[in-house]
Amino acid sequence: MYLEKLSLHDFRNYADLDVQFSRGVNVLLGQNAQGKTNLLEAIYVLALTRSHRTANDKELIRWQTSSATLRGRLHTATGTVPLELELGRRGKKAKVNHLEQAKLSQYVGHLNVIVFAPEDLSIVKGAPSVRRRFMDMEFGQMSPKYLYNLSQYRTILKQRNNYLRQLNRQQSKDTVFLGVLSDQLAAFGAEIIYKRLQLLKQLEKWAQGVHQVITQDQEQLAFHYVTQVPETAHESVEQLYQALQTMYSKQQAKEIFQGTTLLGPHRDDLQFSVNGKNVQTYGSQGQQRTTALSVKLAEIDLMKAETGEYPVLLLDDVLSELDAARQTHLLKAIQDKVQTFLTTPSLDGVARQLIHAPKVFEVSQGSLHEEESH
Ligand SMILES: Nc1ncnc2c1ncn2[C@@H]1O[C@H](COP(=O)(O)OP(=O)(O)OP(=O)(O)O)[C@@H](O)[C@H]1O
Repeated sequence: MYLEKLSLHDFRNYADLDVQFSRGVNVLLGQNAQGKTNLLEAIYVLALTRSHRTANDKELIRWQTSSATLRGRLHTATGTVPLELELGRRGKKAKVNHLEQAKLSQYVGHLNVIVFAPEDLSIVKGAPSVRRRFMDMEFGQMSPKYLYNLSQYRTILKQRNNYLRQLNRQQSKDTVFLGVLSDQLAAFGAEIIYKRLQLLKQLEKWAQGVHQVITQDQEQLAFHYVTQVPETAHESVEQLYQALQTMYSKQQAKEIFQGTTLLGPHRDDLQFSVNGKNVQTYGSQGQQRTTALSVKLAEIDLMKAETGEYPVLLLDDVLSELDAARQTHLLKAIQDKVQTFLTTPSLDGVARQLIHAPKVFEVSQGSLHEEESH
């Protein structure tokens, strides 16, 4: 798939923008703070209805204005799809083919994007919450059912935590209701864990291949999903459900004491190892970078396998972070198959010959100028 056109109105520092992109590589050149990342963010928001940089949608609306509009024309194997997203102070409206979608989960999944920014090293180095967010954002794009289960899970988790606090303060003694909430949480939690395990297995397979090539067969990458649910129960949703249910009833007293839900997919993690050693703890900076790059490149293939189409790739200032070999690998992997947007202060030091006929834009104070002579 590729994004043919993008129009922005009052999004970040873009008052009005109308731009036509190449289906290959689009380079966004410019000084600091001109709007390069804002443009990548706009594409991400158009895809997922939320930003990868902030949880606060209000920050996305141009200062002194009250709403932002993003429109895109998407090309897929089956045709052209107009997408529209309006961000207001009180909420958002999403349209596909000019029809408003009742649920955002029906909207997400049309435009699939993968973003790779220097902060993505935190997938390897950062806190478990970063990796959970990574799984949820990526898998949510591939599976509307995953997104639905996740939003149900979050709603029930909030209710259950509130109720655990009430029990803790002895404002209630009714553990029957807690049982009902535990049962619902276990049902959605089991679906989420099962899908994560399935998709991680596939992602691992792709990532191992990429990693082997980058490291010239020196390093073997492996994933490990970390959960309190015993591995014997990982075979089916039903087994996971039973296991979670049993664990919630066993931990009931402890959870009431702490006033919060102590197990489930919101507490799980993902570990990466290279040659049997945890990369987060023992990996060099270079190994951590290679792992992050392998995972990102693997996502491109996984998304193709799951959805039938290559996603759009957003590379935020990553080329300068990669050494020549990794840069070459990345550019070769995307060549002629993935529409790519890359931001960079300058193309000096970038292996230009690996970027075929790029469309180069100069970004300056919230406007774009296409450069001819590249
Ligand atoms: N809601 C907003 N309304 C108006 N302007 C905004 C808004 N949010 C951010 N900006 C402006 O956008 C600019 C930052 O743009 P962006 O983050 O895209 O930088 P960049 O071009 O990627 O630069 P760098 O290379 O430094 O990351 C800043 O000038 C900031 O003041």
